[in-house]
Amino acid sequence: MSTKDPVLHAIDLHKSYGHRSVLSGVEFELRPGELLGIIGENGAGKSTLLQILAGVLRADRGEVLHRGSLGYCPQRIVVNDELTVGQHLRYFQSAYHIASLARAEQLLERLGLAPYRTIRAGSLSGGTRQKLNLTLALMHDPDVVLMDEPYQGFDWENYLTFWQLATELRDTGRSVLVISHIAHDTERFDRLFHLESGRVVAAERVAS
Ligand SMILES: Nc1ncnc2c1ncn2[C@@H]1O[C@H](COP(=O)(O)OP(=O)(O)OP(=O)(O)O)[C@@H](O)[C@H]1O
Repeated sequence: MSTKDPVLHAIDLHKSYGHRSVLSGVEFELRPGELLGIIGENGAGKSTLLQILAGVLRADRGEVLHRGSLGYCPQRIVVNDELTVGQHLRYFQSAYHIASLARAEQLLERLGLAPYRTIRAGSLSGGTRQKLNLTLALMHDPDVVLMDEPYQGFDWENYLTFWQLATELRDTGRSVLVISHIAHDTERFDRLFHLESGRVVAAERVAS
């Protein structure tokens, strides 16, 4: 496999919930070292797609091929309200089998989460919980990062920090997929797709 081969390839993905068809033939590739955006309206199927790409939901048909380690930042924040920020880091350190928390500590500092280390997740504000969500997705320095509305709840400063982090990941060779219903600031992406009518289409084709 060449280093130019896609790190992730979605092939003809289909998914229905009962009679409601949500994905009907999604096809796209995530290339090495790119920052890719997929934009879609509420209910377009973005979270369904990302869950399938991350392997937490099974497609009815189709296949996802990927190489390298995955980081997944889900829209619904999966934290234990009883555990502190620091306890979450240690729990995920064990789950990821990583020796050091150095990257996690860096992320805490960058996102302004360090002062909350001893605070239980249940007491954090929405935006601060999202910082923890993001830290947990990135702390093992994955090759491929899949993020669902990753800046939800962020104030402007943290929104900009998010983009700095995403750009740095891309510039150091990671591949980053961001899905969002927010269609502004799209020039930050290397490539942009729309999810509409159950399919992923290049944004240029939508505009033309
Ligand atoms: N587990 C489920 N059971 C039944 N229907 C579901 C389920 N999950 C999602 N849906 C439906 O599938 C459609 C797509 O949902 P999804 O959450 O993937 O969309 P989305 O683009 O992420 O939306 P949003 O921008 O509002 O987060 C919606 O109509 C939703 O109600």
